[in-house]
Amino acid sequence: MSNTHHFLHTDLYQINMAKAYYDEGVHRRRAVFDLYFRSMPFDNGYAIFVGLERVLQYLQEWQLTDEDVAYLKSLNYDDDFLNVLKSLRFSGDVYSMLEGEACFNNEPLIRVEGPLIEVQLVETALLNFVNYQTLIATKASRIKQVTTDNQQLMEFGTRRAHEMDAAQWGARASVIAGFNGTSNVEAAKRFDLVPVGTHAHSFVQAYNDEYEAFKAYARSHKECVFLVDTFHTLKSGVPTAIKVANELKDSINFNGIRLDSGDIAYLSKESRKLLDEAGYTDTKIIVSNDLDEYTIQDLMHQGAKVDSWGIGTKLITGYDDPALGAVYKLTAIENEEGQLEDRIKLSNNAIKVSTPGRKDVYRIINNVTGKSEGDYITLADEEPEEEQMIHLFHPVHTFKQKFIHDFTARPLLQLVMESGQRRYAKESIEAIQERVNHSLEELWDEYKRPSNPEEYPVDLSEACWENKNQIIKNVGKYVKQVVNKK
Ligand SMILES: Nc1ncnc2c1ncn2[C@@H]1O[C@H](COP(=O)(O)OP(=O)(O)OP(=O)(O)O)[C@@H](O)[C@H]1O
Ligand SMILES: O=P(O)(O)OC[C@H]1O[C@H](OP(=O)(O)OP(=O)(O)O)[C@H](O)[C@@H]1O
Ligand SMILES: O=C(O)c1cccnc1
Repeated sequence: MSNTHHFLHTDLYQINMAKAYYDEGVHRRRAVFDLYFRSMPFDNGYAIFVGLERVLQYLQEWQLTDEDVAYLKSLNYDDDFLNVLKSLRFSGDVYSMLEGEACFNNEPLIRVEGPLIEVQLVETALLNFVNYQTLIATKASRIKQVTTDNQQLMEFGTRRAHEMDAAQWGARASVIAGFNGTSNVEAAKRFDLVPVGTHAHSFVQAYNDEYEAFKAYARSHKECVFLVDTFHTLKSGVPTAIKVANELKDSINFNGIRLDSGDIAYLSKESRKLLDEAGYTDTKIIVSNDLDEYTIQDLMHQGAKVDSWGIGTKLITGYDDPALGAVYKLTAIENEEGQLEDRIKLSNNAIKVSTPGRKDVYRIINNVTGKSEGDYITLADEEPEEEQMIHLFHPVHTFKQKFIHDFTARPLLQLVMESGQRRYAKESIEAIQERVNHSLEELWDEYKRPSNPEEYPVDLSEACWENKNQIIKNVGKYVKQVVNKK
């Protein structure tokens, strides 16, 4: 499933802007874009950044095919322009957070710099990848937060995912954020995840008899988990599973039973008793059926006896907040003299005003506590690592402020692609999972609770804040001039 043929996976308006830039001869001017989201998904206190691997694969393979050219020609684009598009390869620089990093609203996750025509045309695909994968990783992380370390999490969502790509990259995002495995075999193969699974009701229905079905399964498989709720969980399903295990003794490993309907709290407790009484104290109870972090939390409060959770629809679709809403905004562009000039997008809505300039983001770690004090957005030429003290203040309510002395400023944006060449090697899932763990350890618990978390500080440096305000003033002057000319 190569990305090679996906150059046209972009919005028509990107190509139309490219055409105008080309006709005006400005298409190779250097431009800088920030990719970020504006509000926290699921009202969570943090998000988990995922999507970079696909972004890099996409940019490396970004190229028009002959069929694409023919198609664009049929839309009446001229040959000169098509020749330019055809010769395009991504030659820009990409600065990005690494996958698995905790991230927050209104801070650049990725900064893309390069010839205007290139960095504009890739907007749609980059947003597509990061919006979905970061959303699903964040949902998965919320689910992980409400379970205990000895419980397993299995991603079961493929059948309900928004098509194949979403199922596979969503499985990867879920495992990055703490799931143990996925039922999707291709995702497991492709991304080196653990494939996991039990069997379906149809298997029992096919035999129309639980005893026959479980026996048949056990003849073919040493590792057995039996689905016990097809007819009557406590009266037939669990007792039959125990009967089969008793008969087959060591020729199988009776690893578990799965419950997929009914009152999970009650059924899991009663099933646990039946299994324990029969001596199967190590046999696990696996539960599925429309689960999410809320139902899981509820079930745990009720004392449900669950070892493993299988979660599909509500995870893989980001069910209760299905769009991250990340945007890609121009922050600077080369002028006629070859100098980068900062740019802004104003809005009546303060949250929608973009922050101009080439910027970096640092996580300010308090050296005494080891915990993060907040994220600090600077202009790219600032060096907060070298400073003795950092002034963190809320960018809107500026009276909310603190001074940090003994700190480490950890840069979050890394140069992952330089002049179109990948500068950062593909990482293993384990390495990315470790980054998730480390990144979450740096956060106080107040940011990690699933309901009403504290708002994490994402602040601008004084220079960045002043630059933004100056540019807002300049736009004010510009608007006045336009009005006066009328
Ligand atoms: N004790 C419980 N407390 C809270 N929620 C529960 C409890 N037991 C089950 N649930 C959840 O309640 C919902 C029950 O859904 P529903 O009524 O559709 O399932 P069902 O009728 O038992 O099974 P089926 O999916 O086969 O129709 C599921 O989301 C399930 O996870
Ligand atoms: O409930 P989810 O979180 O999406 O998890 C995946 C579901 O998929 C399977 O059901 P299936 O598709 O066979 O149908 P069902 O809804 O009737 O159980 C499985 O038994 C789970 O219930
Ligand atoms: O393996 C399972 O039990 C499974 C896989 C996908 C969906 N529902 C259940």
